[in-house]
Amino acid sequence: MSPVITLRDISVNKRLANITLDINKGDCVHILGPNGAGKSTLLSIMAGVLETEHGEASLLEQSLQQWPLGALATFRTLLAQQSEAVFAVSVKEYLSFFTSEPTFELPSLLEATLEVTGFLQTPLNRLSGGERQRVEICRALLQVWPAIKRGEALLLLDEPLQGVDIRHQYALMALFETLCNKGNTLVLSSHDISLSANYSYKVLLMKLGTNVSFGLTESVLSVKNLEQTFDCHFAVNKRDDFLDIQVCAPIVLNQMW
Ligand SMILES: Nc1ncnc2c1ncn2[C@@H]1O[C@H](COP(=O)(O)OP(=O)(O)OP(=O)(O)O)[C@@H](O)[C@H]1O
Repeated sequence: MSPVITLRDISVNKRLANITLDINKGDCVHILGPNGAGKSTLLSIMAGVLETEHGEASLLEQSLQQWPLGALATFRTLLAQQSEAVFAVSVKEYLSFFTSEPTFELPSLLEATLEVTGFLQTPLNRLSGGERQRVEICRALLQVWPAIKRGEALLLLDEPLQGVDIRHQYALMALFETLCNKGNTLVLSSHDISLSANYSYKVLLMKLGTNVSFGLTESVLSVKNLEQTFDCHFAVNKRDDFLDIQVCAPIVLNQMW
């Protein structure tokens, strides 16, 4: 089967350099890397909202530049990093914009994971940061829910765990795993290496706009690759099925006082 996303030698002015990789149907890929590594830029390229300067980015074997936005929106969704909520509309009204159903009904799988029913009547600009993020994830998934049910969606999520409490983080990881098992394709960025180590099939490590390593999670998250990417020391241990990643010797500040 041909890949869902094909990137060939992608470069964007000082932001991405010579990225080549394939994302396959049903993949659950986590992008990890320091601030400014190019994770959001790469997700924007994959979503077709940012043009490449050099190289070719394709979705289902068609150049991303040639996909009509209306067609993309039926199966590809992008969760961007959060911006300030300016709308005073209720959460229910806001979510209703993103569903094609005549009456608003939250799929039970989404409610079980994101628990947004309690604030459906609350104005969007009165939510806490984490509540707002849960609504935004709900919005992103609702937009392509019919495609998700068919196992044909492409979910591109930029730091979906940002601001989300620990219980909902684990619920989300389980949801993403379930969606990928149904054939949906997911690419997300994160700063939580430990969670990604245990909830992704594949990892892309990025640094300074380049691909440090891409492949199956366990082989990519080696001490060597992690140290090269993040410039700090790591210990990686495998216990049964659990990949335990510790950061050793963090930056010492006391000598600077
Ligand atoms: N709109 C923009 N125009 C020009 N340069 C940008 C723009 N947005 C980001 N950059 C630059 O591109 C580089 C990559 O940024 P990007 O947001 O992709 O990194 P990131 O890995 O997602 O970082 P973070 O972990 O901090 O979210 C950074 O050097 C950044 O300053």
